[in-house]
Amino acid sequence: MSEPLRLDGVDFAHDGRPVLRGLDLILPAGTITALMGPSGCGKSTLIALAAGLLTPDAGRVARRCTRLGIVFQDPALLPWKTALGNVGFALRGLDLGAAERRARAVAMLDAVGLGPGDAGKYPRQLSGGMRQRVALARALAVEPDLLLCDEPFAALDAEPRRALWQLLRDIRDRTGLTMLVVTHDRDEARTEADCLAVMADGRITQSGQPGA
Ligand SMILES: Nc1ncnc2c1ncn2[C@@H]1O[C@H](COP(=O)(O)OP(=O)(O)OP(=O)(O)O)[C@@H](O)[C@H]1O
Repeated sequence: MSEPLRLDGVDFAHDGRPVLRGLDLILPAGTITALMGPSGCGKSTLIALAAGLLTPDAGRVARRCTRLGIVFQDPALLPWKTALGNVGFALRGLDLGAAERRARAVAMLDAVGLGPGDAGKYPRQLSGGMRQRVALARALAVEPDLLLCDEPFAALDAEPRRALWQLLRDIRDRTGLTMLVVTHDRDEARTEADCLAVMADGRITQSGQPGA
């Protein structure tokens, strides 16, 4: 089975300071991998390399996907657009009519727990957790086959986090979506993900089933 994402021997330095050193990672198709590691170890850097936003100094990043979804640590919403407008904007690259774009955006916002009352609000009118939900809806709306999430639920309480993990797993079951999700919560990684990858010293030091 092909791997939607594979990093082989990746080195990367920020301003001459090595962050990743010979990092290897494989995401098997249709699996959810939780990525853990101490603050500053390079998880966001890995996500940026995996997304093609940074280029490795050495080694290789191979992506085999048709549509890539990314949820950044900061939701990075367009402040002049409503929640609905933000999700709809991400759909403009797809071959969809305006009505279909709108319907898909409404449905995705509803799936992440934002109803009609919230869909019309601007980012400044939403809580941090609601903004993260919009960012997730925006990434999912394009129906990605590879989804990279950098602490997507950091601003949410335990119960909504569980509900959103359930949503991700349902989508994975339905579509075969492959995911890499950065989390600081070991229990969450154990219970929600299929695989766990732990980073330290610029590489993946442990990977496998979370319970193993
Ligand atoms: N744009 C940048 N320019 C210079 N250094 C950077 C840049 N981005 C990150 N770094 C540095 O690279 C290292 C890894 O940062 P990164 O954000 O990838 O870590 P992280 O594991 O995601 O951290 P956290 O869990 O706190 O989000 C840190 O020392 C950070 O200061």
